[in-house]
Amino acid sequence: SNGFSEPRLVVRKFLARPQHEGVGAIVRRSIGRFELKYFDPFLVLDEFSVSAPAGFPDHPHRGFETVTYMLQGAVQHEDFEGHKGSIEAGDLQWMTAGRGIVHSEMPAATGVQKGLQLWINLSSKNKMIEPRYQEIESKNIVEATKDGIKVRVIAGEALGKKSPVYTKTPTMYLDFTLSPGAHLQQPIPIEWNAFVYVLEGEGVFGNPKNLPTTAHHLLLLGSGDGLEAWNKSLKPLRFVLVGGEPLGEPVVQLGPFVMNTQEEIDRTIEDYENCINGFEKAKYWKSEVLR
Ligand SMILES: Nc1ccc(F)c(C(=O)c2c[nH]c3ncc(Cl)cc23)c1F
Ligand SMILES: [Fe+3]
Repeated sequence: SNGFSEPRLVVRKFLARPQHEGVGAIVRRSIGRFELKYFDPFLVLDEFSVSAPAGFPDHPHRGFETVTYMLQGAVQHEDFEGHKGSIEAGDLQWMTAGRGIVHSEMPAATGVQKGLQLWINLSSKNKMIEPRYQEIESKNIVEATKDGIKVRVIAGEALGKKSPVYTKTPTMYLDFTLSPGAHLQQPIPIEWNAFVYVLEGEGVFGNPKNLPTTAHHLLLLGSGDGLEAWNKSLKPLRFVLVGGEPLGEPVVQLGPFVMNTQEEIDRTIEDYENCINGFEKAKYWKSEVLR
């Protein structure tokens, strides 16, 4: 057999087109657009591209996690607790917003800042947990190489290497670069939902007879116990493979607030407007960029 009892096939393919987001920023949204509103447990996948003075000034989050992975340039983040820093190319910020974060995410360098931001939903029992950050610099991201395959293990495990990131909602997040001619077989837990997002080059996914897929495309994978991918081109192929355990709970979302019922959303708006229940520090806080 070719290694998997049931290789996952590509069941849907989307081209993520640019749209405006934040203040003057451009994002290619694949998950989160109307054709793919929610892919349990994933709410949003944005491939963002932003140059100063555009950016994502002061805004809140509640009920989920944001995973920012920089591809080029740097983003300066700062929250209402005074937690601040810059996320440089190759760095990862895994932010568990939980009960509430208010922060800004702005370009920290000249030129175009590029990256991916993935929003992962939290289960009802975790939606109101204390916020926390897991931040890993590029040089500390777990990497492995084998047979023309390089993987940066953001979360989960690949080629025998594990990421230290603790994922409240069980998640794998793998950044693969395949040299021309390389062939990947990556196990994926059979109960998980999984997708591929192509960043550079062109790759064949699932069925070896499939046409190649190019950058800015999201491929939804069907059921099975692993992904096969081939680089049949003459250039490197780079893509992320993301998978997560579905939560199977109702989702009621109002922008950056993601809860399970409308009533909880109404209470969240009250909390945010009255600066209570996790939004206390929003009362007197403004980011540097808005001061
Ligand atoms: N609610 C809401 C409304 C508008 C926003 F722009 C945002 C937001 O901050 C982002 C949307 N995608 C992004 N990709 C990258 C980065 Cl660094 C930030 C964002 C947000 F959260
Ligand atoms: Fe944000």
